[in-house]
Amino acid sequence: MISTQPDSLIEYLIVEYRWLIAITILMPLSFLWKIWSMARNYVVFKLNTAPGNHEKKVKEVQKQIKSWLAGDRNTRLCTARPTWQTMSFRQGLYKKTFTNIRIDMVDILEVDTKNMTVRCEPLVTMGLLSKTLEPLDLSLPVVPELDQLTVGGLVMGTGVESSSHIHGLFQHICLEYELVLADGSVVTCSKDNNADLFYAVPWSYGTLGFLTSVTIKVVPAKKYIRLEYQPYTNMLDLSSKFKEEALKQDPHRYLEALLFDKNSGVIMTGDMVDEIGNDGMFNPIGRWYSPWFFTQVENHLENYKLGQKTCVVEYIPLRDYYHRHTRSLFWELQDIIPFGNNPVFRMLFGWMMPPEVSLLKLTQPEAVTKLYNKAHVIQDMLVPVDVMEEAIQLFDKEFEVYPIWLCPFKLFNNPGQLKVNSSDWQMFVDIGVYGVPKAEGYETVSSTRRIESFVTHHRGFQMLYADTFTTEKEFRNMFDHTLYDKMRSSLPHCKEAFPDVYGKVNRNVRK
Ligand SMILES: NC(=O)C1=CN([C@@H]2O[C@H](COP(=O)(O)OP(=O)(O)OC[C@H]3O[C@@H](n4cnc5c(N)ncnc54)[C@H](OP(=O)(O)O)[C@@H]3O)[C@@H](O)[C@H]2O)C=CC1
Ligand SMILES: CC(C)=CCC[C@@H](C)[C@H]1CC[C@H]2C3=C(CC[C@]12C)[C@@]1(C)CC[C@H](O)C[C@@H]1CC3
Repeated sequence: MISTQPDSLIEYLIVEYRWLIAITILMPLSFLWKIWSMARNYVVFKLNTAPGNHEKKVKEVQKQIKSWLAGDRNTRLCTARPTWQTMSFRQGLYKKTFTNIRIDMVDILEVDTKNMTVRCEPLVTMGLLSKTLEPLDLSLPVVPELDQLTVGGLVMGTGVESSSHIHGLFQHICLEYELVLADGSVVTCSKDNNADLFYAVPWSYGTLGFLTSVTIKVVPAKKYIRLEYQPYTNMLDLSSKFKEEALKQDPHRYLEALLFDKNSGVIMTGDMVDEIGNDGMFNPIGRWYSPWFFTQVENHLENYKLGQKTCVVEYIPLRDYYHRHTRSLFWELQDIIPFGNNPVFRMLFGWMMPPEVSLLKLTQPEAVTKLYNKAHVIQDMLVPVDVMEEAIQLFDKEFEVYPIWLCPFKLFNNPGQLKVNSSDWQMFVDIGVYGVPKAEGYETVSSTRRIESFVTHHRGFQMLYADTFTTEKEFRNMFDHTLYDKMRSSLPHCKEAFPDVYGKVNRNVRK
């Protein structure tokens, strides 16, 4: 096993007692931040000033770009959102040297119940959207779980969730983008208008232009999710059931699995319902006193191992389900606040949980960064579902981190950076690994590089909010750059204004 021991007593204290800062400072601050943003949104909402202000805000973005155009242009451009505020794991060093373009656009502009769309500015979060759409009995078809994820980040990066085996990635539910390009012009694009740009924007990480609004599909929603937990203690059975559920003609609306070791895990299938049936219990998993979701899932597995019921049904309020991994940041919070799931702690302080990711990033001590570099994995690898078992075995050998998140998704054969082996769509699975590796011989760079090479070999992809250790050549091999390069060459001033994606996501430009 690798050594996770800090190098000095000070480092040891900083790492071991990070929870002290987290509960005395970060949690109260996070709570105040939530209150402030709720109040701010409420006022904007009641005054309904947002749609009227949008054009003014777009003009403000254009003005900043035009002033860069008029200058000596010896710096490139990126958004001014401070890196500590983002959900991307690392801090982008380029923010310090590039010209920062302020895009203070946090509003939902329009909910169009006739055309079933919502138009949003890029800083609208998943938490705000699910909350705004709920009273209208609407929802996004794909709601990436962490409620601080933004529309802009999910479009320019990517988003995946347990309904993605039906609807695809976040980009697949987007109908139109409005962008300000490097020449200061405003364009809109959709599959029928500026289609090349429309398909090149996802995964472009802000290197084609600045996003100022997005029109997204909405679907009817019901009050609860009826969730079935099906535990397995044999990987072959689990993976064949998982594939069967993902690929069947009329699948459950939600599907994900958590693995707790290389042989066992729980498959969860869900559907929307309006009423609580009598085949299961009501479980409001989002309440402050409720145990962390992944621990509840693990309990179902433990009970199964003890010979209890094979399949358990629960009824979960819609938003509690959507944001089920938020309160524990998947399972990352257990490393920061080890007693965070203790019933007494939950009862007394659970309402302040979780501390904001942004504040955790802002206050992350150097000793913690060192430890994360040496002995922590945060990776999502997207591979065709047929190689899922093989991938899990390799992840176990290289990382041995559990739980593992399995989330299937349909990858449509659209133009762009992601290519599939089929004329229509191909089923993929996101294998999410977050935690401390226990594998013999783990070494961050070489172990991750072996996984990256497996992923590329099987024509899969790596999510880029985390670390990539690929070389530029390997990166260009993983992602098809044909359309993207064509767009960068044809859009005026684009290459001058923005680096290419690799220039923004490689390890050397991120700390
Ligand atoms: N379930 C899921 O799918 C999850 C997804 N994620 C990942 O987290 C990231 C999203 O985090 P979030 O904090 O929302 O986004 P970030 O602020 O991290 O932005 C991600 C990228 O998008 C670019 N970007 C964001 N807004 C704009 C805009 N208006 N115009 C141009 N470029 C823009 C940023 O450019 P710049 O560098 O110039 O600021 C950056 O390169 C994504 O990469 C996503 O894949 C993370 C957890 C879960
Ligand atoms: C479901 C998908 C596709 C991804 C989930 C990713 C999350 C587990 C990570 C996204 C941002 C990450 C950060 C941390 C933990 C893992 C994530 C939540 C930290 C809180 C870990 C502790 C550090 O000090 C700060 C990190 C900020 C980002």
